[in-house]
Amino acid sequence: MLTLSGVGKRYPTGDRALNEIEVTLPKGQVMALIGPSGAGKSTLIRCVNRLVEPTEGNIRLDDVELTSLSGHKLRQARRSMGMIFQEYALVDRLSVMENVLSGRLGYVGFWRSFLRRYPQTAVAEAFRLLERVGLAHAIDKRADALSGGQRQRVGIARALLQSPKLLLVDEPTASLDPKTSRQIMRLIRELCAERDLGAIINIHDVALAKQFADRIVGLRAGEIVFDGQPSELTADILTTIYGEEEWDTTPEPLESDEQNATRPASKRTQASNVVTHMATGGAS
Ligand SMILES: Nc1ncnc2c1ncn2[C@@H]1O[C@H](COP(=O)(O)OP(=O)(O)OP(=O)(O)O)[C@@H](O)[C@H]1O
Repeated sequence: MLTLSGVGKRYPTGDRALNEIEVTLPKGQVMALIGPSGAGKSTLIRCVNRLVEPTEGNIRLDDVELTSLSGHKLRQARRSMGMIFQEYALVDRLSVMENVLSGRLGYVGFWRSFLRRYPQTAVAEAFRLLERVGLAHAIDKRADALSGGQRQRVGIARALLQSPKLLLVDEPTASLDPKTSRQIMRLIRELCAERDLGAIINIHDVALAKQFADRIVGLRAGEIVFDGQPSELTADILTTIYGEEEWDTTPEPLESDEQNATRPASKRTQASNVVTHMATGGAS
């Protein structure tokens, strides 16, 4: 379980990115973090693994207070948090298997990792994970020969090879097409359920967040302005998070009205009140 109490961050430039953040993430819960650009989503995720130093508050992962750690203890704690990135952060010239094994870098000694001699158990586990994410056929391929969706699957397998207690996921679908985005979100969700892993997913696509998260936290100007179930995320709440926008809009007809009118009534395009514009990242 992860608990953030009174967490704040002021950058040296004077920008206040987070203010009085209170969040508890139980084991196995998938939490989507939404909010406009600059709301503090990346800062919050990075405060948890201390890539960014929080300036106030406490962050506990199980019984470890993360904010006071340094050196070896900090490295050890970071291993218990798997990070999945928007741009995958793979080494292009290395194979899929080698990229996944790099998830063990914090575990094996320097010379062993330099010579890429990983223990057989790690190789076997990497193979199992690659099978699970649907890439068993591609273990020898170079990372730069993969599609975006495949690269993200490698990123997911690499994060899991660390045997993390928690996943920190930063815009995992930002560079992917809509179908691949759903597949990746579904995979993350399934893996969290299988391993009882909590996840914080920073995501701009509200429709994806609603579909695949157990809980949604909305940030605005560094403060939590919504924390609830996906079903509670109404147009009014989206306005609170992102600012004024017509969230419930009627989509344009697919064809011109004239064409539509000449079709049999049963085949005419029907206007319906579906929530669109939900994938926008900001109020503008
Ligand atoms: N390294 C930094 N130095 C100074 N200010 C920063 C730094 N990183 C972020 N900020 C500021 O902190 C605030 C929050 O930024 P952050 O990147 O966390 O927002 P975000 O919600 O992740 O935005 P986006 O969705 O665009 O990635 C912004 O005002 C930003 O300008």
